[in-house]
Amino acid sequence: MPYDTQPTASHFIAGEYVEDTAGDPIDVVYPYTGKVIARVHAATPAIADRALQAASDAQAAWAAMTGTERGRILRRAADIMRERNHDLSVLESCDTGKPLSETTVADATSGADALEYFGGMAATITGEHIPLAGGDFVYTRREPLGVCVGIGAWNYPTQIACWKGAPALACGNTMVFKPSETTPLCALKVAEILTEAGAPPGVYNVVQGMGAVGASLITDPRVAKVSLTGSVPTGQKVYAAAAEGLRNVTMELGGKSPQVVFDDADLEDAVSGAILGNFYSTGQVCSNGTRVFVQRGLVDAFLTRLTERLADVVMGDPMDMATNFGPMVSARQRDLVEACIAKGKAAGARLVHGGNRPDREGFFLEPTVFADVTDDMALATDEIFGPVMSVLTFDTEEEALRRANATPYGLAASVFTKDLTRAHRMAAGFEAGTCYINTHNLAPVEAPFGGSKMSGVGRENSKAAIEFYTQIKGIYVAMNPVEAPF
Ligand SMILES: NC(=O)C1=CN([C@@H]2O[C@H](COP(=O)(O)OP(=O)(O)OC[C@H]3O[C@@H](n4cnc5c(N)ncnc54)[C@H](O)[C@@H]3O)[C@@H](O)[C@H]2O)C=CC1
Repeated sequence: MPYDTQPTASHFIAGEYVEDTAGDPIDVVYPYTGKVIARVHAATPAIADRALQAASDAQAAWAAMTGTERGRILRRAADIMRERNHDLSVLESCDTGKPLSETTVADATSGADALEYFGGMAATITGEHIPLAGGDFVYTRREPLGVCVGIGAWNYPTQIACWKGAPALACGNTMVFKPSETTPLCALKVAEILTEAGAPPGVYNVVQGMGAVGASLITDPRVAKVSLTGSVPTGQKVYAAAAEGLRNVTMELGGKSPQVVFDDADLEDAVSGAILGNFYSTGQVCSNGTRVFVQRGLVDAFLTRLTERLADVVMGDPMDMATNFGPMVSARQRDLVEACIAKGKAAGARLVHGGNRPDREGFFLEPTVFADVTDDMALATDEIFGPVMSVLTFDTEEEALRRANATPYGLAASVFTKDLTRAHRMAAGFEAGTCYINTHNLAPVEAPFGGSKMSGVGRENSKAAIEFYTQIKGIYVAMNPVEAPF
């Protein structure tokens, strides 16, 4: 490995790296080679306690700073992230296996966007004045929640650390962030940069560990909120654990999102959307549109053009800027996805492209397309979280919408059509938190992102995120003598 990926220490607490080798070792494996490139240790109870105490100790003073002051620090951190984009992108590629051509434009840059956006917003987070009869009034204060716990998935380690940290900190909260044990490296850099930008010690802390460490953080009495990005089963556990203390939650969970392509769609755009929504990050994206419903008249043309475009896949060394398709994050994840492909074949779906593990080093799996998929097949019901697209055929708009919504998930949905009114009808009808017209999978910080139904609670990004990192205090001000019954 030509890059120095071993962090200074496993955890970042109160403004500095902290080690405790008594914690279980976690090996970081580079998905391109299968080799161990770093080792960190899971947080012991003493480390978790130290991080929570640091966040707790720092919170009141951080909240007492003006929004302008907090925002300046976040915006400075955004600038540092952009200056170091190359190194941060290399680290993201080492952690996840995603190609550098992708991480250079989608990870530290997206994290910097969040820091800049919420940094800019920090000073605008205010209450309101509510006039009442007789000159009385109420004013509200929008106050931070306190110590927030962030728990991340492995597919976007830098982005998730920032999407949670930036709004939390902008609102005057402090954070203890636990990255996924599969990708523990990038969040440490986010903590380092925030500190360098002027965040006081304890404002943003990182501790490593498996699920058990995450679970231990949630129920700590010092914690006011937990924000998780992860799978639905983990979300159910975390939500239930948070309920014990009636803690606030944000849950960014999994999906099985539909893309609906009508006969009148621009074929090239529809194919591009399906590629973005199934093969970007080797298919390891929560909002992927893995059920591609194509209207009967366009199915053959769609599959032909898709197959042609898949000839342009460059699978290989993530550090080569020509590579546009990397390995999967881990051998385990590849095995899980391979099992889904085998199930699809056994169920009788028509394999149109890929389906195999290439004979090479690294956790690669070919981009895979199934056609003639029916709604009852596991291909169409289960979140696969890998490069597997299922194409389903439909006839009418009513049918497409009904079938698109026939899932317990509700993260994203897209429609491809040139018919303006149909596009908006479909968008209104989708049971999903994040919808697209004639594209799929874009997640700019200005737009709310999150799921309905089993895909989540709350929203990240945009002004909406502020709702989930603050609470409103109403203050009644009497301007008249107090009237009492006796
Ligand atoms: N909606 C969204 O924004 C996104 C959702 N995801 C979802 O994440 C999943 C893939 O990521 P994974 O890391 O495999 O998910 P996962 O659910 O296995 O783990 C997520 C995180 O939760 C922690 N965790 C596990 N059990 C826990 C417990 N009992 N208490 C507290 N923390 C616990 C893990 O250590 C990890 O940090 C997919 O289902 C995907 O759809 C991924 C990216 C974005």
